Amino acid sequence: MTTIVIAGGGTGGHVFPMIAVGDALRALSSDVQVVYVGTARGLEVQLMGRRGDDLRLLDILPLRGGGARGFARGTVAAMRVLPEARKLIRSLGASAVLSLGGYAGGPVALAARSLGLPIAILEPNSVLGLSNKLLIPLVDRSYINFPETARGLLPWTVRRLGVPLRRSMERAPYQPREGKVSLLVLGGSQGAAALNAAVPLAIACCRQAGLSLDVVHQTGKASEEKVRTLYAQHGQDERTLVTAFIDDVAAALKAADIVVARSGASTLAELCAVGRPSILVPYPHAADDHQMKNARSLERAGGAIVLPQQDASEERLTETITSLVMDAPRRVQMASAAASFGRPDAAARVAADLLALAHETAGRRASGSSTARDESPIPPSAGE
Ligand SMILES: CC(=O)N[C@H]1[C@@H](OP(=O)(O)OP(=O)(O)OC[C@H]2O[C@@H](n3ccc(=O)[nH]c3=O)[C@H](O)[C@@H]2O)O[C@H](CO)[C@@H](O)[C@@H]1O
Repeated sequence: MTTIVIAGGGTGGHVFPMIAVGDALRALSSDVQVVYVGTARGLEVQLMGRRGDDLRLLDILPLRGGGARGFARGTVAAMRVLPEARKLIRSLGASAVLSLGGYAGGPVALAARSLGLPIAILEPNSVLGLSNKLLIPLVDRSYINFPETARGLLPWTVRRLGVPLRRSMERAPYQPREGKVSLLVLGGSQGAAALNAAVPLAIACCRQAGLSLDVVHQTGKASEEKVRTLYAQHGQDERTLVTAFIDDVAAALKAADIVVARSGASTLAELCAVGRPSILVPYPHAADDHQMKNARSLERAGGAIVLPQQDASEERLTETITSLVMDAPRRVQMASAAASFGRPDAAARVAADLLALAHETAGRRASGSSTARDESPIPPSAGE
């Protein structure tokens, strides 16, 4: 039995790729055991809990802020939890660790590395998160999505395989329907306050101007009632479905003609895997403005229109939605431009490479050959 540990979590943008790689590993071989490691604060508790996955929780302080101080704080926080993480990796008999960053990813990968195990990072965004950044000099593999992410990574570790997605995220050729346009609003796993405030008003304007629109609006847990009230106040609750969270996003994307969304890495990869035109309003406070970088790359390919949040007023949204509703050929073009970037097989490819890495290292260890991996730069902590 080969045990692979996948560590990280936090938001949906981290948890869904973890689930996707885990499922792909199990699909590759019945001889693989997948164990997730996260924290009680993350969405992993709900999402993996519901699936009955093997999820272990570590108590880790959040890392906040960037720069040298963030880096130093991150290192201290990771060091504190190392003994517990090493104990866990040992007791599981793990063969390799994949870190998605987040609170748990760094410490668990560091612990594995200190035990001589192969470690990998996966970064779906164009810019590396703090936790994965700390691991750069130690990793055997760096799985990335955007080419620019390779800068700063050790070139021989880089595999650009895309963002691992749930199996349901597959290409669905786009065909406009006569007289019917469905709009999907996706705020990311936590919803998007700016979209929640402006889109209902823009929809009201579009409909008052005579456009026939069906709307599904995903709001995030905190704002569902507020958004429902906003649609109702503008007489827009008919043909409008407001929901905090959509379980089957693949089906929602396939049913949509236009998607208005934030530009988290997974959302973007899903738009491309299914192939739908989008209006993207990047979250302006994402680390290193990575949502803007994510969004611009899809815009350059002709698959999306980007509205920076300061420009995403009710008027601009009305204008942009109207122009796409009126132009079915453009929607078709945008859908196929997005689809040309789709990599629905990313999860399977990451899983295959990760498993090969685990087997290769196990083989070397069994034959007694010494490698750099055996020489731990991190001394075992006292008290283990
Ligand atoms: C505010 C913030 O820090 N956002 C980050 C977070 O966003 P967030 O968690 O929103 O990330 P993404 O947009 O990448 O992914 C959201 C995931 O949740 C799923 N989903 C969403 C809504 C829903 O109702 N149902 C559902 O299943 C989506 O299909 C997708 O798989 O992680 C991303 C990936 O590292 C980053 O790019 C974002 O910048």
